Parts: sequence; structure tokens; C-alpha cells
Amino acid sequence: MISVEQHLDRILSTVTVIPPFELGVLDAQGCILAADVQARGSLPGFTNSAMDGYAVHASDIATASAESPVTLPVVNDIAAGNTKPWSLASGQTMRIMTGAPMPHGADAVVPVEATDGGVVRVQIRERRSVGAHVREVGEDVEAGNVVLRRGTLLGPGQIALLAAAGIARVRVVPRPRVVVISTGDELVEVGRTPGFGQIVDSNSVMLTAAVTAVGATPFRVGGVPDDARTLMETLEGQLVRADAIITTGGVSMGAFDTVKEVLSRVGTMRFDKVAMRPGMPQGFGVLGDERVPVFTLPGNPVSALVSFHVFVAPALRAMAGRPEPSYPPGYVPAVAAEPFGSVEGKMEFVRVILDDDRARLAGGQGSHMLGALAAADALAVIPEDVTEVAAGDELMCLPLLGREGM
Ligand SMILES: Nc1nc2c(c(=O)[nH]1)N[C@H]1C(S)=C(S)[C@@H](COP(=O)(O)OP(=O)(O)OC[C@H]3O[C@@H](n4cnc5c(N)ncnc54)[C@H](O)[C@@H]3O)O[C@H]1N2
Ligand code: MOO
Repeated sequence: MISVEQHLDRILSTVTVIPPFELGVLDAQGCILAADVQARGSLPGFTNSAMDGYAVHASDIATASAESPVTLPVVNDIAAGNTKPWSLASGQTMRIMTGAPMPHGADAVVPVEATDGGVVRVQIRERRSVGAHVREVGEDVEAGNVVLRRGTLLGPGQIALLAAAGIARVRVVPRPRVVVISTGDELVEVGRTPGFGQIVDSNSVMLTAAVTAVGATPFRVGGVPDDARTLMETLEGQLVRADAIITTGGVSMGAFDTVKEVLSRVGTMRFDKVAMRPGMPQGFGVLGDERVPVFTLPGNPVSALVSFHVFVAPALRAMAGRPEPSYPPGYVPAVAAEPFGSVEGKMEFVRVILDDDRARLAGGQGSHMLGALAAADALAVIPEDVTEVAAGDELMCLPLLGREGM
């Protein structure tokens, strides 16, 4: 029996960051930048108005007040999208809309609320100083400057900046492509009615969803029967498009545990009992010339999803170039709302519902119990040496992917 930490260490010291690739900015969402990015153009690209109002020479309205307004002739309208450069002579004004280019010579904007809104001539009731409500060219970003550094995670804000700064494609660490295979003669495809002794292949849809939730790209192969040749052919066929492969089932002590039987003989695959519950039988190694990491997770659904969170998700994040905090990553503190027991000598991953920071059991803790899994928000991680948890005890919880809330 090895510890959770030992198994995770072996995985993380094996996987490597995927080589960088150039992607369109939208496809790069969720990826890590592989190189610094310089702005092609300045932002704003031209000096423009921050308000709907009137472009003026500030010196013309220096005495304006409610009691003694200044009246100016309105000589033009400038809308956003106007592409003609205008000039404003002293003693005149132009109506200008938010985002429209400032006319040459104008140095302030008076918001429409501080005027009578006139279209031929306008009464200005408040003074404004030089620069008021004017967005200067390059005040946000200067052309040629580095706008995003290598290692930055690209979210919506970063993608907007790239697009606005004239960058349509970027070099990033691509999302890992992850093939999901489930094994077992008892499996029927989702949507089919299982006969006696059969079950729906829920693991492959669960893990496909988990791969998406962690920011990687899934390829769901679905159920493969417990047949050595079919399994080997399927794996060999999938290696070409996979940065990683996940299988479920067939790794314990059964007479028909094909995954373990077939893979024990190839690549660097190793099968271990890991001191955890659920998720004890685990296999990991690399296959093929490209050394594709293969995770063979146990078939019980809760065991498979717990294993994904504890071993696969950190590995996929590492392959995607995301910095992972030191072990254990991403855990949040909570307080036990009720007492419960835990098995000695194994790290237990208890499905809990979180009400603020109070953790209560999500229901039955059997590794086949999808009802309780679906009710849970997080896994409370109970160390190997703890056998009793009392109400009020502090817990460390691993939030379940996709349940973090909006
Ligand atoms: N004699 C022993 N028996 C078992 C041991 C053991 O140490 N000695 N370990 C148990 C533990 S712990 C686990 S976990 C399971 C792991 O089993 P396998 O990985 O070999 O998985 P299977 O036997 O194929 O299936 C287990 C269970 O999960 C259901 N299953 C399988 N695939 C799917 C799927 N795609 N979707 C939904 N459900 C699935 C399957 O029907 C079984 O009920 O072994 C214990 N046994
Ligand atoms: O280790 Mo198993 O995953 O408990 O059912």
C-alpha cells in the first residue's frame, strides 16, 4: 500500500507541460500564455470623449455657471464611428458622443446634463477643466509595450485586451486532449435501458464532464468490453490523439479485471493499492512513443470521480502549464456540522454539503452511491490517523469541480 501523496508525486514527476501552440484568441481561453505579448496598437487608439456632451476649448467656458451660463454655437455633430478628423475653432462647440474622436483643438467635454442640450447653440452651465471627460490616446496601453506576460492565464478580460490591442492569435500551452474510456461487459450506452445485470455507462460521461470542468478537451470513447484484444486495440488507436488517457474499471482483484491484466505488461504502467477511501486500486504510467500518461481509475463511480480530483486534475493542470500550489492544492477550510467516523490507515474523502463553512454528510458514503455524490459540494479530506470526527472539528475540503457556484 502506498500513500496518496506518493502516488500523486509519481504522477506529477512524470507528466510534462504540453509544447506551445498558436491559437486564435477565443480558442485560447483558459490556456496559459507561452510567450510575452506586445500590443500592436495603442489603447485608446485615438483621443475620444468619455461622455455624451459637447467638445469645447476649456478656456471658452472658464466662467460658466448656473447663474451665468456661457452660450456657444454648435457647428457639428460627432458620433462614435465618425472617421473624419475635425477641428474645433475657439468660441465654438461640437456635439460629441461617448467614444467619438475628439476634434483637433478641443481639450474638454461638457456632459449634456450640464447644458440645455441645444443643437444650434448651447447654454453651458458648468465649467470644466482641460482634460475633463477626455480619454487620451495610449493612456491605457501604449503600442509596442508588453501587455500580457508569459505564464498568464487567459480569461475573458485578457482575451478582450488581446483583441483590442490588435492580436488575433497567441502562443499558448494548449488544453490537454484527454481520451476517456470505460471498461466492463455490464455497460450500456447512455440513453439505453439496461437489461438485468447491466448498468448505464455513467463513468465515461462523468469523467468527460470533469475533463471539461478542469479546462481540458475530452474525447469520450465510452464503453469497451472486458476483452484484452479490444482494449489494447482501442488504446493503441486512441494514443495518436491523446495527451492523456483515462480508463475506469477492471483494476481490482476480479477474475475479469482486464485493464490491469493487459496494461501490467506494457509501458511504464504500475498498479498500486493507495491508502485512500474510496479509490484504493489505482494504476498509472506512460504508453507509446509519445509517452502518453494513462490513468486507470477504479470502476466504482464515486471512486473514479474522487480519483479524478485527487490525481488526474492536478496532472492535467500541470500539463496545461498552470502553476499548482504545493500539495494539497485548492483545499478550503470548513467545520464539521455533525460527528462521523473514518477508517484508520486510509485518507478518507467524505462527500459533504457545504452551508457556508459548515460541512454535513451528503448521504451514504458507499463508493457506488451516485445519489449522495450528486448532492455533495466537496470532499472533506480526513487524514489516515483520524478515526473520529466530532461536530465542530476543523476540516479541509476539496471543492467538487463544477460545484463552486456562480
Ligand atoms: N476482492 C476484492 N474486491 C474488490 C476490491 C479488493 O480489493 N478486493 N476492491 C474494491 C474496490 S475498493 C473497488 S474501487 C473496486 C474497483 O473495481 P474495478 O476497478 O475492477 O471496477 P469494476 O469491477 O469493473 O467495477 C466496479 C463497480 O463499478 C461499476 N462500474 C464500472 N464501470 C462503470 C461505468 N462505466 N459506469 C458506471 N459504473 C461502473 C461496476 O458495475 C461495479 O459495480 O473493486 C472492489 N472489489
Ligand atoms: O477503493 Mo474502492 O474505490 O472504495 O470502492
